[in-house]
Amino acid sequence: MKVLYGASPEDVKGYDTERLRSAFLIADLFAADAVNFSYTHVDRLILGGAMPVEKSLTFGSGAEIGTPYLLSAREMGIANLGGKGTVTIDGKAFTLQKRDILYVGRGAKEITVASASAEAPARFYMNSVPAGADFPHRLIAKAEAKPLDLGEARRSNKRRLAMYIHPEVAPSCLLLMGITDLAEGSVWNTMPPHVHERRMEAYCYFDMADTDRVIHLMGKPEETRHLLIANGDAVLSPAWSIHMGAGTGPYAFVWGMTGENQEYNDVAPVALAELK
Ligand SMILES: O=C(O)C(=O)C[C@H](O)C(=O)CO
Ligand SMILES: [Zn+2]
Repeated sequence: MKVLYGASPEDVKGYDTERLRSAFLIADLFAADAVNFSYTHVDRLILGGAMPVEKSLTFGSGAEIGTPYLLSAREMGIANLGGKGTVTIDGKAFTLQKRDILYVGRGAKEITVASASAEAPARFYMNSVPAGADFPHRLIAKAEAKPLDLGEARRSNKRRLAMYIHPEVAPSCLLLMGITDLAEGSVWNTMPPHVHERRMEAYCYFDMADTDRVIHLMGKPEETRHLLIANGDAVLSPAWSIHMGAGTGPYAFVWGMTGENQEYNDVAPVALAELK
């Protein structure tokens, strides 16, 4: 498991591109027939990617994190960003179409992922956070997510946010997870930008052409930095950091959050004029 220790806003002022990317960007999540996890010390979020192609992939050991199982004291959200696939938790199989999210409750021991077709493999993106309560495993189909229409086409930021792991849709201990889609022709996500001191966040950008990039902005409002993001890359947003981005072509992203609360609206918007 790769480990990211996070960084303070004061340190980030002096980071060059490479250092910034190694602290906040997680690339190469999806490799054929491999499971990749990154353990971050940003609210102890674990990010993962699994792309079964020719064979199924099994994980769940807690050896690397000091617990009997990976999810002995954690919950997890698994979003399918690729072709149809199955996730089997301790013998119970769930079928995930593209853009379905599976909530996996604390206590799961063995997780096996598989693709329905090697030609269109599933791409399972995972967020796991410490949990202090048990909630049942639950599949949330795309159609069950709660939509929220935001932005305006004339400001190039029209988008639909879909809440999946959320108290009003599928309860969890502290994980929140959803997917945001940009309307055709709109490029800007998360407008106006915001910070949320009580939660950290991670984005995974997907459904992008290989030649496109999202220019993702982060940092303290008065000290922003940018990261060039490719399809399938994830980026960490600590509580002190704004997060927003603009794509050079169509894109979508999975957002996941954890922290003190699950109040989606507990955010402090930042006026664009305050950004530097
Ligand atoms: O486009 C958006 O706006 C978002 O998707 C916002 C994220 O969900 C977010 O930052 C939640 O705090
Ligand atoms: Zn946010």
